[in-house]
Amino acid sequence: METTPAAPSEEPRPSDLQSTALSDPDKVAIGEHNTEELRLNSENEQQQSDQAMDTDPVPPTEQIQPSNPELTAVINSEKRKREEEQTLDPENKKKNMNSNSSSNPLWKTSLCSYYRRYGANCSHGETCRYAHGEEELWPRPDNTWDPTSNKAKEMQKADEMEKDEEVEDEEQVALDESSLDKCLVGLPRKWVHDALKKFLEEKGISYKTAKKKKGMEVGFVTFENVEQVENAMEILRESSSGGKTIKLRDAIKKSGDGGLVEGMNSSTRKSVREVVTPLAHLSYSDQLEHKKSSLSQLLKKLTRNARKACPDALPLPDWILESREIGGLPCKLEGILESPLTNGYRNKCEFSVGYSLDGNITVGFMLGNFREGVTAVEEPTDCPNVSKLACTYAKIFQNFLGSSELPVWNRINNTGFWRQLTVREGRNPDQGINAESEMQIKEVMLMIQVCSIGVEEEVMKAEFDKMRLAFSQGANDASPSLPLTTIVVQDHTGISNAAPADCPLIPLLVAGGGTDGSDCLSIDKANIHDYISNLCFSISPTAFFQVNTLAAERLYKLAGDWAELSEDTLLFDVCCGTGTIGLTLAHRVGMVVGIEMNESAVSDAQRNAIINNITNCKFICAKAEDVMGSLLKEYLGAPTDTSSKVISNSNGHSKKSEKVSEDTNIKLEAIDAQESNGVQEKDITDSSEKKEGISGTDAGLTVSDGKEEQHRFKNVVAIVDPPRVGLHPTVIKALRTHPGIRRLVYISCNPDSLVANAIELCTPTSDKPVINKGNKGWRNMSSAGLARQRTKSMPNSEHFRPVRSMAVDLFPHTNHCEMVMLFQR
Ligand SMILES: C[S@@+](CC[C@H](N)C(=O)[O-])C[C@H]1O[C@@H](n2cnc3c(N)ncnc32)[C@H](O)[C@@H]1O
Repeated sequence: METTPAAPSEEPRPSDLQSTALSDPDKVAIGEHNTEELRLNSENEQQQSDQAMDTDPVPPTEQIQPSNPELTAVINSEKRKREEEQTLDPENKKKNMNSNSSSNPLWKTSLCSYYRRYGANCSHGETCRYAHGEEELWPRPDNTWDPTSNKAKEMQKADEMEKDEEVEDEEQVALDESSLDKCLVGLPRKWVHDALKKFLEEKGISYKTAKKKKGMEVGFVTFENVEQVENAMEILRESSSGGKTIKLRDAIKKSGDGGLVEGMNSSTRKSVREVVTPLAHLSYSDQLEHKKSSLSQLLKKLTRNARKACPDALPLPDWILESREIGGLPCKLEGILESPLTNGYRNKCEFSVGYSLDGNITVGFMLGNFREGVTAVEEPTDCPNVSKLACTYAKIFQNFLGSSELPVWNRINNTGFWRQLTVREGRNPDQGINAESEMQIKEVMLMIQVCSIGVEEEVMKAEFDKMRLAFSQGANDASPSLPLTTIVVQDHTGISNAAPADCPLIPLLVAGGGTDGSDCLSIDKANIHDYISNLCFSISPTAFFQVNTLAAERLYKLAGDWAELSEDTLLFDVCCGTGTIGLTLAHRVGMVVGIEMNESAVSDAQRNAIINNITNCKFICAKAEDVMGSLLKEYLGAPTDTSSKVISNSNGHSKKSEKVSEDTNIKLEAIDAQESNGVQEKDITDSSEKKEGISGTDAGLTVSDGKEEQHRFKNVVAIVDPPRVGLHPTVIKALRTHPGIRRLVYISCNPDSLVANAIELCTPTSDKPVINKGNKGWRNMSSAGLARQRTKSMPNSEHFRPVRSMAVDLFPHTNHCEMVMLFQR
């Protein structure tokens, strides 16, 4: 998949945290409801779309008969206020609204659910933060309107009409011999070149060349002359495919071999700042408020879906019944932790290489989604989340590309050489949070992605030499000069820039190593370092590391606090990356078992344990879905299953099985030797053993039978920190069906997958699980719908309940946020 403009692949994409209808989690429904009523309400709610408002209706004062005199007084006073308000002149009303809106950016930005249902004011009257009617409604911080409002519907209609008019307006499509490059918009995504050509031929459209990539809605057609263009326009005006109109638009031909850019007109085109940091126009406190509200809305999906998935024969669990008291939330959303740094906080940026709208070779962020035909790249200088240092390196590379003999990557043809620049930064631990973020950067890793197909090795080598010089020179010439620790080339021949973990890496510069291909230039030394909770982390080029280090420290601390750790605790760090969570919490537990599928990250985790003199951690290189079940059995006393293999850095905890490979023995001996010597950092992967030695369940690694540990630990906790897709269903099933796991802390970068996983963890199951015959319609199901389906086949087991949740803002200025949720049973 092509990376979207917002840089790194780990980071959530804007579409995942849409600013949906917002609602107030603190609003408490008045009145008692029995279980049956709740179910009926929920059914009605579920008929609304996931994005629709579903705050509990607050009955009007006229309808409730409070016996409590205090409540009567409050209601009467509210009624009086409302009556007074009705007599206020419009100017006063506006002022009143303005003063409220200045304290809450979401003031009156959604229609009141009661008002929508009953067309009358709710009991909160003027103090209700929701709008009673269209005339009270305000636009949201992101300039959109409540999607259920007439305003939003009118705007959508107007937008659609405008778009149609634009395309129909023949002036939008230039008719002259100098602009015969056009694009077709609205094509089926599955089409490739041949399907597009066939379509054109069947329609009788003559052309010179036609190109189309799978996954895009846009194809690119070059015509021989203006007559051909006019003919195509005439035919397409009438044509449609699958009910969708296919339209001809101008494509801007860029200089050289550069890509084509869909003909976005200037009114719909967004700036790079708007694309990458869409909340940057808001104050930071307004950003936090906006995120918190969006998240609370998304979390309600968990309650709704779990309620729906609960088998009819079973009572609803307490947590669902109690959710009414907290506005439909599955548990309290306790707030949002701020990022210590709001500007230049990213320690990793992936810059695309391409052509700007002005036709210049540019290193920066794409202006839109490649699938929609946008390939234009603009410089990152205006994006507040990117450090000046990263911008400077992007500029140095851009200048170098201007004089390179090799072409930049063309996303349409999948040809070219230079593809992407990744800048990773390691901080200086001696600088406090208050130091300028630039001052904190002590180490820099540059990773340049290229595609070597068809390029002679000599030519390539010469270009790499020139590039290394350009970076070194640029770093020295900057004022103050910039750190430069490592330069690595990643040779990736696939179509999208997302390279697989085993993609070849060529070191061009490593700290303390040569730059001439000599022995000391080893990829195993190409790591940089960062610090979390006073621990040093060595990070290899492709390993995951949270992009906002200081905010990540807050995230891990919160997860550790909620996990209630003690020396009796065995902590499973699921999806552990370079070991950050387990290692920062190791001093608070008896033992950590980390599970991670990326080999270099596991090597880093082991190395990080050694660097920091931590001896109670084990790291397993495997997919969590392959080993979770058997690990739980090993450590929690169930019959031993020796299918999972554990790499141990702990003298006391691991036992070697007959399956231990020679390579792994060497590694373990190296680690043991280092530990007994009171090790400082020492490279453990540069001897005869290679990383291939650690590759999952069949790699022949040390097996721990877990028997010793099962007696030592009274408390077994899992902290899971999965990638965007969430945990694999097999992992969810293993965690849920093993009664030994009483507490689970879920860290999520994607609230949708958190909700889906939580539905499976927290919904009661019947004693007759349905055997899943394969979900035929799964492709069209939402992730929550799929989770509901899976819950039906979950073996009968005690469900978890969501206990508390909190957001941590790792991504200021963007719509994204990390989320921590505690589950217990
Ligand atoms: C969001 S990162 C978290 C890493 C680490 N906890 C941290 O904070 O630095 C997710 C990690 O899960 C790993 N991962 C992805 N799928 C996995 C799977 N099926 N099994 C184990 N690890 C997986 C990725 O390689 C990545 O390191």
